[in-house]
Parts: sequence; structure tokens; C-alpha cells
Amino acid sequence: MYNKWNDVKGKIDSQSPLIHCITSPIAINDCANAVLALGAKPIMAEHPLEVENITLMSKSLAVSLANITDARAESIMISGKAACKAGISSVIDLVGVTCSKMRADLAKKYITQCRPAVIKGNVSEIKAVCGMGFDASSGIDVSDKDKVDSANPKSIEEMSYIVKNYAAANGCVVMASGETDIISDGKEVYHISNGSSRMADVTGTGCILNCITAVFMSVTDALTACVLAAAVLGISGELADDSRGLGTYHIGLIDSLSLMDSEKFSQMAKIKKYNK
Ligand SMILES: Nc1ncnc2c1ncn2[C@@H]1O[C@H](COP(=O)(O)OP(=O)(O)OP(=O)(O)O)[C@@H](O)[C@H]1O
Ligand SMILES: Cc1ncsc1CCO
Repeated sequence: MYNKWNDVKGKIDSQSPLIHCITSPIAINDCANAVLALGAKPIMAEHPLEVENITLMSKSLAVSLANITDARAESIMISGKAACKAGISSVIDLVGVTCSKMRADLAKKYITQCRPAVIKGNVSEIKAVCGMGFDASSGIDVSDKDKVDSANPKSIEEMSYIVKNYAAANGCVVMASGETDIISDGKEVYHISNGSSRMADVTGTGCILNCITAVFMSVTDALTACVLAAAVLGISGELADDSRGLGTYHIGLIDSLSLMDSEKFSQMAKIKKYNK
């Protein structure tokens, strides 16, 4: 049984860490509320002239390539470099590296110059930064061809191999999100099978995952942070499943996140250590 929730959540509750998120306006409100729901404090600053100071007063940094602008691209690099120099962990969400060369170039620059503790993306995005073949036809979403499917264990096995090797090559943790989230630090691999297919219908769930990974990472190591973030978001998605339409589902997701307790987490978490 994975039993790190109580200790890590206790630290977040007692420390209320400040989390700097440079994310997309599409998801910014949900991301801020998700950070609050877990007991941390969000700051969504993104002006290039202020972000260095804001990062340096924060406990961790989440950056996202979603909806990139000149200012956000500049701020992401300023904050990432400041975090790296100061020993503050960062996580990058690779939104859209599949369909935009500009984003792919920025991702490469961030990874080499800012040394993020976590590289996160959907399966197509992780394949793209690994330099592998991928299908760009779905824009920011994972393509049907790339999708990892629990009914096809070979697809999970192959993606686990890719994630583990890419993590080892970069000395960081890699998280490929989807029906099964695949997470590795280059040595251990975890599979998280919580979640609901409705999560893919709501915009910004990946952005939320990015920001709550930063929340956990402010008080624990990057591998534990990814496992807890993927599990708690997935469980919240399952608990929201009785919502009627897309609008209430989206609110239900944030509600469930804020109402999570150790009993629900331990009863519902589907976290498996993969042994190949
Ligand atoms: N088909 C699915 N079944 C179960 N859970 C899912 C499914 N699709 C997504 N999820 C959940 O949603 C979370 C976000 O994953 P996803 O890969 O959809 O992000 P994304 O494509 O980056 O999202 P977005 O671009 O909307 O921000 C995952 O961690 C997973 O728990
Ligand atoms: C719809 C959309 N466009 C760019 S990012 C995004 C959703 C958040 O990832």
C-alpha cells in the first residue's frame, strides 16, 4: 500500500506553501483553486519584470507552454533559471509541443537550461520531446494512435520504457498523463490508474495536474509528488462522476479535490509500482 499521503498532506496543511504558477489563461482560475483546495497558496504572476522575485519567494514553480505569448515565454525562462539557481524545484507542462515548433524549441531550452525536477505531458507530448515518432493531428490532446490503453498492456509497457529512459537521460522525473498515468525517476516506475474518461472532456485538467504536482513537490521529492498528484486528481475525477453535465463535472472535480481526506485517498488510490 502506498502510504505517503498523510505525511505529505500534513506538511502542506501546516506550511501552506506559496506556489508560483505560470500557466495558461484558459485554466488559470481552476489551477489557482486546485492549489488552494490542497491547502497551499497560489501566485499566478507572469510579468517578466516581476517573476524572478516571485519565484524566489515561492517553494516551487509550475510552468506551462499552453497558450504561450512572448511575455509568458520570457517569464518562464526567467523563473526557471532563477528556480534552478536557487534550488527551487520546477515542473514543466509540455502542452502543444506536438503541434508547435516554437513550443518544442522552448521546451528543449527550458529542459537544458532550467533542469526541471519534473517533465510532464500527455503521451504524444512526451514522445515528441524524446525525439520519437508521434501523431500531431490532435493538437494539444493526445492522439488516438499514441493513447495508452489499459486494455492493451503492451502499450503501457512500451510507454513505461520510454518514460523511464527519458527520465534517466535527463536526471529528473517524467510523468506521462492519461487513462493510466506513467511516472518514473529513471529507476522506479509507477502506474496510476485513477481517473475518469470525463476528465479528458474538460479543458485544463492537465494544467491542474501540473500545478498540484508543484504543490506536493514543495514539501516532498519529485517522484512522490507526481504519484500523489496524479492519484488525488484521478480520485477527484472519479468522485465527480455523478455530476450531470460538463460544467458541473468541472466544479465537481475542484470540490472533490478540496474535500479529499486520508480515508478516501487510501480506499480509492490505485497506485502500482511496475517491476520491469
Ligand atoms: N480516459 C481517461 N480515463 C481516466 N482518467 C483520465 C483519462 N484521460 C485523462 N484522465 C485523467 O486526467 C488527467 C490529465 O490528463 P490528460 O492527459 O487528459 O491531460 P492533458 O491532455 O494535458 O489535459 P489538458 O490539455 O486538458 O490540460 C490524468 O492524470 C488522468 O488522471
Ligand atoms: C484549449 C487549449 N488551448 C491551448 S492550451 C488549452 C487547454 C489547456 O491545456
